[in-house]
Amino acid sequence: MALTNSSAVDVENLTFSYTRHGSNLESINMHVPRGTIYGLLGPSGCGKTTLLRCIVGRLKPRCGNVNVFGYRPGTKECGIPGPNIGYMPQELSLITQFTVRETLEYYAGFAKQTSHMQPLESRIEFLLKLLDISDFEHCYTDRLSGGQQRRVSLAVAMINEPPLLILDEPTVGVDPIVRESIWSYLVDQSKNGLTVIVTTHYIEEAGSADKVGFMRQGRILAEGNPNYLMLQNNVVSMERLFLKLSQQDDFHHHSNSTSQLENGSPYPKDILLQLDPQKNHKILNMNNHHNNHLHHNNYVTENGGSPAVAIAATIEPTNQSVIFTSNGGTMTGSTMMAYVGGKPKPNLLSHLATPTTNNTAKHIIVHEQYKQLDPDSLIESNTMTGNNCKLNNNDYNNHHMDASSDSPLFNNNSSSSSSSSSSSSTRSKKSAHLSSGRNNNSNSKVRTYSVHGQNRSVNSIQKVGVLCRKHRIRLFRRVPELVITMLLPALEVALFCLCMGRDPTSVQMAVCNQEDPPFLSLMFLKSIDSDFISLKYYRTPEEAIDSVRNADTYSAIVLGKNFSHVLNRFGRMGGVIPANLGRLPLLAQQQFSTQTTTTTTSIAPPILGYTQPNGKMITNTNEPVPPLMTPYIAPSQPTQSMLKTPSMLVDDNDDNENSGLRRLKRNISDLLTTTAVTPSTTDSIITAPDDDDSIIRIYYDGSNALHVNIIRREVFSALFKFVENAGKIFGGQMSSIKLPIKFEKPIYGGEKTDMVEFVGPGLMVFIVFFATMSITSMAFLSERREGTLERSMIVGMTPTEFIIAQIINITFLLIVQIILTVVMGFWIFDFPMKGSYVLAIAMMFLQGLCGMTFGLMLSAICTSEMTALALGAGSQLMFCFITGIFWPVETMIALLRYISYAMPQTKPMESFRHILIRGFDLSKPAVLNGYLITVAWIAFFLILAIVIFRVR
Ligand SMILES: Nc1ncnc2c1ncn2[C@@H]1O[C@H](COP(=O)(O)OP(=O)(O)OP(=O)(O)O)[C@@H](O)[C@H]1O
Repeated sequence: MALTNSSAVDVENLTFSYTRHGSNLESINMHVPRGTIYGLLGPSGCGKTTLLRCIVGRLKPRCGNVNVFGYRPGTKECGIPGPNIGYMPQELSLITQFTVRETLEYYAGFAKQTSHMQPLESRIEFLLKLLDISDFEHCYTDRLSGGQQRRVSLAVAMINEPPLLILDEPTVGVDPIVRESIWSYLVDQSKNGLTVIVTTHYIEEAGSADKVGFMRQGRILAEGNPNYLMLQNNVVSMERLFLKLSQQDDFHHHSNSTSQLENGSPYPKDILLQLDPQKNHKILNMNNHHNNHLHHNNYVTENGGSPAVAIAATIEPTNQSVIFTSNGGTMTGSTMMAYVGGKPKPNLLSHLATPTTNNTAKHIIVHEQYKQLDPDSLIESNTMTGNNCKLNNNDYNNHHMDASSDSPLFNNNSSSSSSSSSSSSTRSKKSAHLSSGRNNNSNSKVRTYSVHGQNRSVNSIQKVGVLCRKHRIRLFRRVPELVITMLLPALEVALFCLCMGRDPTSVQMAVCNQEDPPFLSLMFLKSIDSDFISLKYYRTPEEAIDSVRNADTYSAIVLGKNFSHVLNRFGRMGGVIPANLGRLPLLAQQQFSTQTTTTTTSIAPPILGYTQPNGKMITNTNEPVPPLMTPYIAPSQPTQSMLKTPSMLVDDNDDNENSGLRRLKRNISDLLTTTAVTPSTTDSIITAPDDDDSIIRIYYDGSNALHVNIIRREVFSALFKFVENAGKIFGGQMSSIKLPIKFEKPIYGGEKTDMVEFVGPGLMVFIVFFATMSITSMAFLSERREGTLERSMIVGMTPTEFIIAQIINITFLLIVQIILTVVMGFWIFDFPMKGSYVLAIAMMFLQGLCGMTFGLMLSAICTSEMTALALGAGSQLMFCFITGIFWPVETMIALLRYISYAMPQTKPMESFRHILIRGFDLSKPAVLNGYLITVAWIAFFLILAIVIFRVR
């Protein structure tokens, strides 16, 4: 649909603020007719970029209207964002790791190539030539100079032949020749209907615009044809105009006009800052370059409220092309006559020329550049109230240059003529090159810019395809990074298995064996698993204990003098020691053979019990077992003083008949009645011996929970083993001796489960989640930092398309990561896998997607990579604590436990452990819940990310 509205951009009363208070743009009115070049000028920070971003629909005004081609940006009819607009942001916004050509092809992918358009290939060629970047076609954009990058950025804005070009500082850092060609091209194309809004720091450059708007402090001070505004304000250069408008603005805003002249200058500070001497110098040079026979010493006066021109011109006979004759030395704007080629041209305003010998000169020079100005374009709709200057409100009609002629400033003739007078040979070469670029263009089909609404946009599938291609190219450009990214989760799992999770080995334990000669004590010591406990022998208990105090060992074990005494009683009870001697450990055999005689005496079975260090029996089984317990072996024929009545075994505070302790005692009694032992009373069986020399005492460093647990576990384990072996060795009645407790084979997991079995599976899920989270948020934020995200959105990419492309791209990475992690965990480090691999991999994949959507949401919230990194790392640590990856959730306080259950990883980790360790499938709710919770979180993060993305 071609629109008939003659306005390209209409901004009415637009007010915008980045914050709640104040405003960055204040009641802006701006009208840009189609097929014109509009120069938006103003000091740094005045709001030019902000205004442009409102026009392209990236910022939402607080109030007021913006219409582009008659429609609000963002609507389907407007075609903006979309291929109807070419936006060149102030930042370079190029895709790193892309060549210049790839960059152009990428952005071209968002628009349909219609028959009206130059074929893409020749368009790329043309733009490369126009902007003098053909030599860098295959260079990566991040390896170009700033000026070259800027030209690439400009080419990107123009690649889809949009009817509206918005260029934010396109010529900064661009050399004058290329700048000239850019302006020439824009002027040329505006004749065909292209509308351009351009901001520039080169104020005089904006003299080539059809219309300029001067901005200051978020307001537009004046808008109109630059020549007309100069005339209106009695100044002869854009710079002077700018200064004067600013000065007038200050007079308006400060009743005391001297108040703003603190710097002793007639011009406001912000304007002076803007005009640094170096820049002015360049501007003047450029003017000289363009208008090499003009000098700007002329001036304009005002006469009786209507503009009248007193012209002082220096006639330089060699350079004269047009001579105006004034009416008696004073001309008014309306009566001024110009003679071009000897014929009168009414109302033709020229650029004013250099002064002659007096202020009432009758001749002025008009440069070629201005001889074709349409006088109508000088009638401007505007009201200026400063400095007693009042002008009529006339409708602004855009001036179009004569379509049959090129812009005189840049046409080949003019170029060559000016080159002949002032340019170096380099410049001539470049001009020739550029004119050949233009010739290319003129040879191609004449482009007429019309507005087509959204129908020039490619469909979403194609856009996702374009985005995926971009991701793919970028991904494979960084092979080392890619390899590291893919390997990272697997490496982390490996590192965990190598460094953490396993039980400590070779924990140092000091031993003092007081049994003399040692016999059963040796057997007991041999029962301690040397993989976990490393024994270090000391001669006295004090030395052993001191080794703990000095942190040489983690614990000390002291075996009493009468350790074997109980064994003697075994013998008396019928055990046949010599017959089984061969089964004793070697050392024990030696000791026994030299120091022990055959004994056939029956002895009572040893009674095992546990005391606390203070000698008190463990009494209440309902209480947690204290960390420090001393196992002992007591003689089974206690003296009367050793006998304990049941009441003595009950905690004073525990009068509950059904307490676990009473049950325990009954069980023990039952057990012992089945043995060959006939104690005088069953109540006497669990006793604390008087004879301390017969027990095993353990002293330990309780500062390391893991060591304490290992010491305790290994000592008990040794005790079980010792009793069992003793029964086997001594046979007879002794073989029936059993501890009143038995750990059966575990239903799930191993007998000596270490943390790897618990943490490993959770870790796999955890790592996959956070690996994809980091990749996603970094990819997203780096695109935002580079500006390519915004740029892609302006040419028509939607947040949803971007997110879909991200998901597709990262899914590829995720699959590789999962495969490597599975190989590392299950096949190299032997994680248990009792269930289905398919279910386990599906859970990892879903958790990866969940991490990805979490990353998207984080990056939608954060404005900088640093914040996202900090949040990502912070949340990783928080998830680590709260999801029970390293420590069971049951240890948390109640409130946190419930929060933990709702987290995206707690239940899924549990579910994953169920699959791996117990072999559960989806029929178990504990497994199914993990999947449902993950899917719910994916949906939540995704929706939130899209909403934040759109709102921002
Ligand atoms: N994202 C932002 N958040 C808050 N304030 C901002 C943001 N971007 C710009 N501003 C403020 O808005 C004002 C106008 O900025 P803008 O970038 O539009 O100026 P400009 O005229 O384009 O300047 P320059 O010519 O230096 O690019 C400035 O005061 C700036 O500090």
